[in-house]
Amino acid sequence: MKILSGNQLKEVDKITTETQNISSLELMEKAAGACADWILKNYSNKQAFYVFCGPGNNGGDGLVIARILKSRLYNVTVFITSNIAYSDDFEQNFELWQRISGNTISINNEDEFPNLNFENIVIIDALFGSGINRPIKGLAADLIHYINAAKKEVISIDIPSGLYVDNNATNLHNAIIKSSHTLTLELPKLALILPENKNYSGEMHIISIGLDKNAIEKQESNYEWITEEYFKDFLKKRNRFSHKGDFGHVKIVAGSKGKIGAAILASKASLRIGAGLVTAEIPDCGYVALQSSVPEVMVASNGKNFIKKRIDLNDHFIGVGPGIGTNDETKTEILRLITRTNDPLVIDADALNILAEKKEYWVKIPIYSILTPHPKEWSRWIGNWNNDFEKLDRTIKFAKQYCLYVVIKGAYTVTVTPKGDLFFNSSGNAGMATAGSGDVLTGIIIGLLSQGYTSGKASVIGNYLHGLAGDIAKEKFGERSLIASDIIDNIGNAYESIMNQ
Ligand SMILES: NC(=O)C1=CN([C@@H]2O[C@H](COP(=O)(O)OP(=O)(O)OC[C@H]3O[C@@H](n4cnc5c(N)ncnc54)[C@H](OP(=O)(O)O)[C@@H]3O)[C@@H](O)[C@H]2O)[C@@H](O)CC1
Ligand SMILES: [K+]
Repeated sequence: MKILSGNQLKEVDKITTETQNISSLELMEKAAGACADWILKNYSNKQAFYVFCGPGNNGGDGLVIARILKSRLYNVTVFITSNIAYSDDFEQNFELWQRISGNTISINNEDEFPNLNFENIVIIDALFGSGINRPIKGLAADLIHYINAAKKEVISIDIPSGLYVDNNATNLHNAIIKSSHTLTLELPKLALILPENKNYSGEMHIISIGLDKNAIEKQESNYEWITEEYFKDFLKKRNRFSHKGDFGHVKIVAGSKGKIGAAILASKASLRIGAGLVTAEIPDCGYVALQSSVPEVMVASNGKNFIKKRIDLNDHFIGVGPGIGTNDETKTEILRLITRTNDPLVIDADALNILAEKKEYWVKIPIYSILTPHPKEWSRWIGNWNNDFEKLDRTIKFAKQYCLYVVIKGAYTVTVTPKGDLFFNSSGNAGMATAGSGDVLTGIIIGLLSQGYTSGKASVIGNYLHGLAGDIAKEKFGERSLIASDIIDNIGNAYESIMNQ
């Protein structure tokens, strides 16, 4: 699913009204109706809903929601900010709101801000949506501060008011609503999935409103939102005559004294994702632990407490880095490994830290290799960034220059390709921010490469399955108790849930 800019959304909006032969007012009714359904499902009528409406179509959405909630006997008050002009669809919905004697308070100055000190207030933020083109100032900005300061439950319609849909580098960050939930229409907005806006977005819910799919696909965008539909048809099926040799031999180069668990997690994940054979090349100190915890994995020993000998390549698909440490001898072997093969590697954790310091080796990394840093590790490669756009821009340049894939881990892990496309992963949850989760991802991605997926597909599918396995695990253990082994244990369920749909 594409991620679009504000102007592109407007265009799709227009094409949808034409192809479906409906008016923009009808489209608004549909969109806001879907938001109202979500609210009705998630909140009882014991709460008082304060709906803040701006002058454009976002405000129009707010009025439709207010009308639907009122018709279901919810307690609703609408607040309108004074403005020179209101959009046509706003005006028409305001008339409907007045016709049902909806409770309306207009706000012309700061003294008219309502008292928000009641426990049961839920705020619906329909001040501004995808139409803003400059930072919010004046009375509207004061109102946004006031709402944020009240620390109430806030449901934003489409996008937290004040946030631009994509690049917020030039925005003022003190006049943006801090939402609890954002009900975003049809497609995720880039700003909602970038970590820099985490204080505003709250939990994002994508509300389907039936926009024209062809019109969306026709828009040019190098941002893609990855859901199952994107890759379901690429998942390889196994035939009865398959042999383990058909699914490749993975080599996990991992572990050091005290961090053998990383090797265990990565190699087990490779097996669970379907690699035919897995060998863990680890220091001797982990031999017994690995053999007894995953008997299906073969062990090749390297060094006593850390990797220090020539790594055996032997046509394996190699995932390197989890728990290896940055001992000098390990460094030497990792740098040597990079120069000894032309096959794509998955490079993670300390292998990334080792390479970060050796810029002259970057050109030697086999093309189409996959780097899987978390943001801190990645900043060691491209330097600190001022905002997420700068981070993505520099990563695109890097990926193009070295012909590598970069998977930046986070709430919405993004895969940056050598062509400069960005694939944002939609699955996963906060419980996965736990020790060993990244080691599991390394094992998953290299295990997909070994089964014949390209680097791009292995990254995108791997991230999605990793997140989905985590989501299934969350149902069983809850976010707080989820551990990395639970992700591995649910890889099979993740596959099944996609195949059974
Ligand atoms: N996508 C879809 O398919 C659908 C989208 N829908 C909804 O439409 C929303 C987009 O609506 P929109 O285009 O009318 O813009 P919106 O965000 O309400 O704001 C525009 C108003 O704000 C004003 N304004 C702008 N910047 C400002 C500033 N800094 N400070 C102060 N004022 C500022 C601007 O005034 P002007 O720039 O002319 O001065 C204008 O009056 C979208 O988010 C979704 O909720 C659904 O209803 C149907 C399906
Ligand atoms: K809004």
